[in-house]
Amino acid sequence: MSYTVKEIFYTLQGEGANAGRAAVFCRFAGCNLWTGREADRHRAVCRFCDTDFVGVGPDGGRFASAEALADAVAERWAAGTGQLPDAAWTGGVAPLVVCTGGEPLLQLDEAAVDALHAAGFEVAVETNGTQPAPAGLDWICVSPKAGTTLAVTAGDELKLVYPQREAEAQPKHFERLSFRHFFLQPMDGPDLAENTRAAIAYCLAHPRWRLSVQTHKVVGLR
Ligand SMILES: C[S@@+](CC[C@H](N)C(=O)[O-])C[C@H]1O[C@@H](n2cnc3c(N)ncnc32)[C@H](O)[C@@H]1O
Ligand SMILES: Nc1nc2[nH]cc(C(=O)O)c2c(=O)[nH]1
Ligand code: SF4
Ligand SMILES: [Mg+2]
Repeated sequence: MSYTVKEIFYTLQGEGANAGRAAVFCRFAGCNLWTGREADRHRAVCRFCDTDFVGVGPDGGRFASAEALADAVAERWAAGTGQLPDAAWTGGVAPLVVCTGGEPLLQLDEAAVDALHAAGFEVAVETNGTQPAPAGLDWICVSPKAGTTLAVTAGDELKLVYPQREAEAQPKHFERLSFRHFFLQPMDGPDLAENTRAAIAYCLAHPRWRLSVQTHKVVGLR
């Protein structure tokens, strides 16, 4: 298996229950719910995406093996922290890689998860949940999209971009699934302020749901 990666960078996780935690982000190229071309956005299944995941950027690459991918991720951790991730890590806060995209589960397979573990990382994924997940993931964040069917119905956090007007994408549709945390993340775009007010109101009325602010955008992190 080879891997096409848009960008790999070191930053703080901006969203969800791990917000504020240092991590290498590995953004895989391509998605099954949008081509990534602006001309296609109006007819995509997922139309509110805030991310450029097309092709290979200056901080990305094509990797011929899981080991080559893990080496590139470890190199970014070392560049950011001054230390290689400890492959013999046994406690405390582990080096973290967040696999995102695009849709990471189109490419992230068990060989890649194993290689990232061997390099010393805890492996998290940000997924739209439409593709089955490989074994061994340490953290699964599913962000469901209207018009799709979930293949991943259990995990660590369910992070719903809010509001989505379609009936099948309402929060109550997901709250009985097997996740530890349930977040509403205000939809970024022209209506962010209004969407944030609506998400706050929903969380106040339904305390099972917590607010996920995209903190990296607030503080100017990548
Ligand atoms: C760019 S996606 C990549 C991972 C995966 N394809 C997914 O959708 O979960 C990363 C996260 O950003 C969220 N997101 C995308 N566009 C957004 C927007 N306009 N406002 C808020 N969150 C957004 C997604 O729902 C997901 O939780
Ligand atoms: N800092 C930061 N945190 C993030 N959490 C999820 C992101 C994503 O695009 O998947 C993201 C991102 O792009 N940057
Ligand atoms: S599923 Fe994720 S990567 Fe794909 S278009 Fe939607 S938000 Fe963007
Ligand atoms: Mg992002």
